[in-house]
This record gives sequence, structure tokens and C-alpha cells, in this order.
Amino acid sequence: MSEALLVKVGGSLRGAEALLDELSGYPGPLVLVHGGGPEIGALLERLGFQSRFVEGLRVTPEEQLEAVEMALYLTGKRLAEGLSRRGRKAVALSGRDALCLRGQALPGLGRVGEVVGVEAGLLLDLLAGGYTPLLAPIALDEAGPLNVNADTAAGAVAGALRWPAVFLTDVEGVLEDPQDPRTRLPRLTPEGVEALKARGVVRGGMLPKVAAALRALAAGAPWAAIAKGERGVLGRVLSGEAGTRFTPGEAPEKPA
Ligand SMILES: Nc1ncnc2c1ncn2[C@@H]1O[C@H](COP(=O)(O)OP(=O)(O)O)[C@@H](O)[C@H]1O
Ligand SMILES: CC(=O)N[C@@H](CCC(=O)OP(=O)(O)O)C(=O)O
Repeated sequence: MSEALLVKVGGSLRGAEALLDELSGYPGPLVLVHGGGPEIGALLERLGFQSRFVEGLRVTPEEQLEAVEMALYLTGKRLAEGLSRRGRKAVALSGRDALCLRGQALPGLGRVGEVVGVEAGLLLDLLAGGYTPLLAPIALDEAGPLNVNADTAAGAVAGALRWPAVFLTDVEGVLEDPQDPRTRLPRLTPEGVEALKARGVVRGGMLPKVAAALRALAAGAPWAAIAKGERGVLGRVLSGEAGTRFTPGEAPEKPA
């Protein structure tokens, strides 16, 4: 059987037909964590709110949380429908369902948090029943829901499942020059990431993604990868032809 994968689908890939075809056609078990940054931004703007980001995280005042959840849940339902229509029966949930994501608030960002506990039983039961679970990145603390960066949530879930994490986004992987897709770094180690960050090469939305890839490794995922969400990507990530793969050991860092 094909390898079980935790796949994070970025909001920047919403509705991409090729991606839905790719995910629905993957022969192995999948658990999906989805984002929705662009959808959240658009809804907040329609409601008259302007978002501010700190190191890639959306500052989320209490009064904006409801809109964040609404945008995320609609994104999840659309993805679940798209996959289900293609024959892969999918169910869209969030960390509020069966209390499966426990969170902790991060200081100074409003109702934003990180994941400190994953109860994977619901996900495994759905898989055993033939359903593909899709999780929106909302976790719970004692005070209620927290907006969690979707990459962070995906890394935590991959670690808990001890499955590889594949972060699908709109770029080929981590790029030495973010403007040039030919500069993809095929492999990175935690030490290599530190060097890139020190040089300012990894910025914006790539920061939580890289941090989540490393956290997934630290939490028990055998490997993690960042790759472009297009047709054929999962097979090419598994064979090492696409994306940036993060491994705990030593690895050379050279542009592709
Ligand atoms: N070194 C880098 N390599 C690739 N992308 C980078 C890098 N530094 C910053 N980025 C930016 O990170 C973006 C991906 O993050 P993000 O927009 O949050 O994606 P998603 O919505 O899929 O989670 C890229 O589109 C790119 O603009
Ligand atoms: C705290 C925080 O930043 N949460 C994210 C959750 C969605 C997300 O991460 O979506 P993408 O994967 O599309 O970027 C946000 O509000 O945008």
C-alpha cells in the first residue's frame, strides 16, 4: 500500500482542480489540514477589518474570530465536497470536533495559538471507515477557539500520527531566491534552515511553514516536505523529484 501522508493544503491553492484531482487520486491514506488565509482576509475586509501579521501569523482580536472560523469552515466544506465528488469521500472538521486539537494562546496576538495536544482517535476512526478527514486549524483552550496557523496545525498532527507531512503551497519549495523557481533547495536539515533564516532568505508565509516542517520532525514525523500543489506532486515528492525535503540528519544544501 502507498505511504500514509499528512498533507497541508494552503489557502492559496483553493479550488485548484488539478490539486483536487491529485489528492483524490492518491492511492494511500491521507489526512488533510487546510488553510484559508486568502478567504479569511477577503471576509475580514468585507466586514471592514484590516489584518496585521506578525512573523506570518494573523493577529486575531476576539471580535474577528467568528469570521476567521466562518471563512475556514466554508473552505473546508468546499474541499470536502470537491474530493467527495471525485470519489474520495472526505469529511471537513476542525479542532473543535471531538476536542481533537488542544491549543495554547500566544502572547500579544489576540486569539491566536499553537497546538499543544492532538487527539488523533477521531481521524483514525474516520480513516478506518473509509473517509478522508480534513481539519481546519482551529484549536481549543479553556477560553474557547484559537486561530492557529494551518502549517503549525499540520506539523502537530503529522507528529502525533507519526506520518510524513507534505506542505503543498504555491511555490516549488524553499527557494534560495524566492523570485526564481529554479533555485529550489531539494533537501534541508534543521541546521540548514537556521543558516537560511539568518540570511533572511526565508520570509513571510514561508516562516511558519518551515518552522512547522521542523516541528513535525521533532514531534515524530519521519520526514516533511514543502512542494508546489500541482498534478503528480505527491508521487514526485515521494521519489524526491519535487519539493524541499526536511530530514533530521546531515544533508547537502544545493540549489536544484
Ligand atoms: N525562501 C523562500 N522560498 C519560497 N517562498 C518563499 C520564501 N520566502 C518567502 N516565501 C513566500 O512564501 C509564500 C508561501 O507561503 P504562504 O503564502 O503562506 O502559502 P500558503 O497559503 O500555501 O500557506 C510563497 O508564495 C513566497 O511568496
Ligand atoms: C494565526 C494564523 O495566521 N492563522 C491563519 C489560519 C489560516 C492559514 O494558515 O491559511 P494558509 O495556510 O492559507 O496561510 C490565518 O488566519 O490566516
